[in-house]
Amino acid sequence: MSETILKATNISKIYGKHKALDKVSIEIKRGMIYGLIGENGAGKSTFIRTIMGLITIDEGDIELFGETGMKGLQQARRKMGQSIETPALYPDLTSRENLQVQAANGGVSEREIDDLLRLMNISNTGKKKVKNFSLGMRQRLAIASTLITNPEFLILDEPTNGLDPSGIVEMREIIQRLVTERGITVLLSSHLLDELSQVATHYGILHDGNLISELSREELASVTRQYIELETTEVQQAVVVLDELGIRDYEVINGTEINIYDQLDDVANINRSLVLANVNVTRIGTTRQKLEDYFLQLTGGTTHA
Ligand SMILES: Nc1ncnc2c1ncn2[C@@H]1O[C@H](COP(=O)(O)OP(=O)(O)OP(=O)(O)O)[C@@H](O)[C@H]1O
Repeated sequence: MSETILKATNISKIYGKHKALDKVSIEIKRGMIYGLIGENGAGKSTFIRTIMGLITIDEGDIELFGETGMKGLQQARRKMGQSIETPALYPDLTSRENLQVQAANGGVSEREIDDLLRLMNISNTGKKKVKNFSLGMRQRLAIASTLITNPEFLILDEPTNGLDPSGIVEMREIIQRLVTERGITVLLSSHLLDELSQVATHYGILHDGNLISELSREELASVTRQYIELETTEVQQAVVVLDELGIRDYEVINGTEINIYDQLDDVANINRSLVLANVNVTRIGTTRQKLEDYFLQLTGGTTHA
């Protein structure tokens, strides 16, 4: 069992009469990329800020790197990096100069700075000043500057916010690299489940201050898995054909619909077999439940993520 980096137990935070967090428990183990998902106001930033020690909690316990209590947490937080606000970047300096300023007291070598610039895909920005950077470049530089202290645990609040689709993909790749190349454990947040899909290893869904669901990447893939949607007026005969084809993993949805989770590459063959058996196929094709639909289903579909 790998080491627990963060254990938050029954954390509550109350603003006036409003419970921004209501007994939220989250455990993050070394090597995880934990994605905290929730619509605006769900409590993501509040949770992150309590972990950072920026706001106090009204109830619950926080354990970081096995440490608890004010003093212990203060020490443990030295192993953490965070990029939760517009970072203090110097607009008139280049990316390298910015990192040099950050590194000034830390004994960080030029080689390490080179490595950080490469890791964040900003090694080719040369003499360009930060004020002329795109949002994505600025965000990547901000992450690079938090890595100067060599954190073991990194917290990123909405790292994909405001980025265009290619910027989102790039950010995902970089986060992945932090884990594979540096072994950093990551907690990040987003209001869009889709944006963190493929990168997070675990997901926690926050809604109105409650953690309403927690699932692994594999579990998420299975609830939103791809399947063949078959529409027919003869469900019973269709089932006989599916059995003959050796298909076991299917679900009869209603009198006209069957979802097939097996032999996804064989739609044409399934269709042919059905037609040959005189089954009237009105529609057949592969489909996938969209992540955002799944999210809305979980949160009651009243709000948009
Ligand atoms: N300092 C504060 N005083 C009063 N209420 C607050 C304060 N900070 C947050 N809240 C409230 O707590 C709830 C959770 O806010 P939080 O910022 O954690 O949500 P979020 O999920 O991070 O959303 P966003 O993506 O908009 O930042 C919201 O209803 C918000 O209005």
